[in-house]
This record gives sequence, C-alpha cells and structure tokens, in this order.
Amino acid sequence: MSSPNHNLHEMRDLRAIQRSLQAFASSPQTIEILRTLPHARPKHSSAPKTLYVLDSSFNPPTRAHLRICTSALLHDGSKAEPKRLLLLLATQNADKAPKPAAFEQRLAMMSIFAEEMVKEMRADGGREGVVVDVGVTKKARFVDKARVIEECGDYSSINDEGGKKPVEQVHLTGFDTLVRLLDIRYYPPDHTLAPLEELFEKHRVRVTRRTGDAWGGRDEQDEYMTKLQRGEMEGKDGKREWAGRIELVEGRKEGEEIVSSTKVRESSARRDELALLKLVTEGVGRWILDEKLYVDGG
Ligand SMILES: Nc1ncnc2c1ncn2[C@@H]1O[C@H](COP(=O)(O)OP(=O)(O)OP(=O)(O)O)[C@@H](O)[C@H]1O
Ligand SMILES: NC(=O)c1ccc[n+]([C@@H]2O[C@H](COP(=O)(O)O)[C@@H](O)[C@H]2O)c1
Repeated sequence: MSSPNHNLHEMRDLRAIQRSLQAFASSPQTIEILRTLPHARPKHSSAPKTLYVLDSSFNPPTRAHLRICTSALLHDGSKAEPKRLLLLLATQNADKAPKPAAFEQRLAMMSIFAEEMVKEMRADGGREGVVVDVGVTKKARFVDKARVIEECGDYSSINDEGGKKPVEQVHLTGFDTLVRLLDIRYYPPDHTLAPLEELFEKHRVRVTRRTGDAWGGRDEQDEYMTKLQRGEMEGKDGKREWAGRIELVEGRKEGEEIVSSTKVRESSARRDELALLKLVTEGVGRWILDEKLYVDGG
C-alpha cells in the first residue's frame, strides 16, 4: 500500500509524525508503514519470505523488545529467507486505555530503536541486509492484525501463476501475551477460539518466556504448553495442531534483570536515570531523558 506518509524522514519531527497519524486516523486504512530502514535496501527486501511482527504499545521500546527481535532475526534458523521485521504500534489495545507517551513520541522512539537494532545486528551478527519497518495499525487483536498485514501490498510476492502470495508472518510475543491470544474472552460473540483458525493456518507465533514477574515460573509455562499440545484448546473450538505453530523460546536468564516498559516509566517518574538507562537502548534512553518523558508519572 503506497502512501504519502511512507518513509517519513528519520521520524524525529514530532509534528510531521503527528500529521501522518492524524491522516491515518481519519482514513479508512487499518495499517500503514511509516518508515523502512535502512534507507538503501537490498533488492530482495520487497518480497520477504518470513515477516516477523513485533506488535506492542512501545511505551517505550525496551531491551526486552530488542532481545525478542534480534533473537528471531539472528537465531531462528528454520525460517525462510529473506526475512523482514515489522515493528507495529497498536493505536488500539485489547486491554489498556491509552497512557503516556503520545503516539508520535512512541513512533519517534520506535524509529530510534530500529536504527539501533539494525546497527547492532550489523556489528554483532555480521548480518547485513536486515530490513525493518515501523508501522501503525488500528487493529487490537492478533487475528485482525494478521489479516491487515496480509492485505498490505508492502509484503506480497507474486506466485508462479502471477497471483499475490502472502508472506508467512511470525508474531513475536511474550508468554503473557500468548495466554491472552488464547483467551476466549477476546472472541465475542461466541467466545470460542474458532476465529484463530485463519491465523494458525497461515502464520506462526514465537513466544519468549516471561518469568519472574506476574506470569508464573518455568514449570507453569511448560505445563501450559503441554496442555496445549494435549488438546486443551479443543473444548474451546481450538485445535491441538496449533501447538505446532507456537514456538516457546528462552528469554531473560536466571539472575538477569526483569525488563518491562512499566519499569522504564517508573524509573523515569522516580528520576532514576541509572535504572532507566539499563532498561532501554542508548538512543531511546537519551530521547526519554531529553524529552523528560514519563517524569510526571505513568
Ligand atoms: N521482558 C519481556 N519478556 C518477554 N516478553 C516481553 C517482555 N517485555 C515485553 N514482552 C512482550 O512484547 C510484546 C509487547 O510488549 P508490551 O508493549 O506489552 O511491553 P510491556 O513491557 O509488557 O508493557 P507494559 O509494561 O507497558 O505493560 C508483548 O507480547 C509482551 O509479552
Ligand atoms: N487476543 C488477542 O489478540 C490479544 C489479547 C490481548 C492483547 N492483544 C494485543 O497485544 C499487544 C500487546 O498488548 P499489551 O501492551 O497489553 O501487552 C497489543 O496490541 C494488544 O492489543 C491481543
């Protein structure tokens, strides 16, 4: 889907981002790619075979988000190349009311975060040619996001018969979000998992463990996965085979600090710069401090 907003230059001008967001909000569009990095892209990039999607409120992007993305791009060897990553800001959340910061601030941070990620992957993994998109969607649930991404012209390739071939999406989530993805309360009016059929038929979910906080320890998370494999979803019109489309990967190591966007906002509210800078990438940290983001609470 081409748009006048595409490739907002560097995404630092908050007013320009705001104007793009307003245009998006008042348009019938449900998804829009606002920036693609790096600027000079490898030829193959327009037709990825695997599209990783990190959907988040990015309030702000953290080192946990960075790990989720780089782990997928660098270590998910089984997926088809070329790979591409979409950082997707959800302007509507399935659970949460909007909180600080404003969406334009979040997009500016996502853009800085994407630049830092591309740079880090070049340095660490020797990985040239990773293409990262920064986009927005009005859709809150994963099943709806997957559908609008499929329809987004930026990612289709042409099949042998000349038709459009949608790319396989791998949705990157934390364990807490997998539990919510498979919770029937998000699927009115029938409140069954049947609407997820189209998601799991075509796409996958790569789940990072999230332990040591409110989401249970390793054993509880393993037990949850075992129940899925044994067909726990079937009573809710889900399918046991879907478990094969869900991959659980390691997250934080034992003893490593717990990272969340909430913790960043709390550090900023306490004016604890040192704590804040440990939770986010350097450029995002600098932006938060310069803009005095979250200092009034949130
Ligand atoms: N530390 C983490 N470990 C594993 N997954 C994470 C972690 N932080 C975020 N995620 C996952 O990344 C996705 C987007 O994260 P989200 O924006 O909800 O971050 P958050 O830190 O949970 O936010 P908040 O603290 O504002 O609730 C979600 O699927 C979430 O589960
Ligand atoms: N069943 C679902 O598809 C479902 C449930 C809960 C959250 N979500 C989405 O997950 C993303 C991350 O959510 P949180 O910021 O609440 O962790 C948001 O885009 C949110 O809308 C989707």
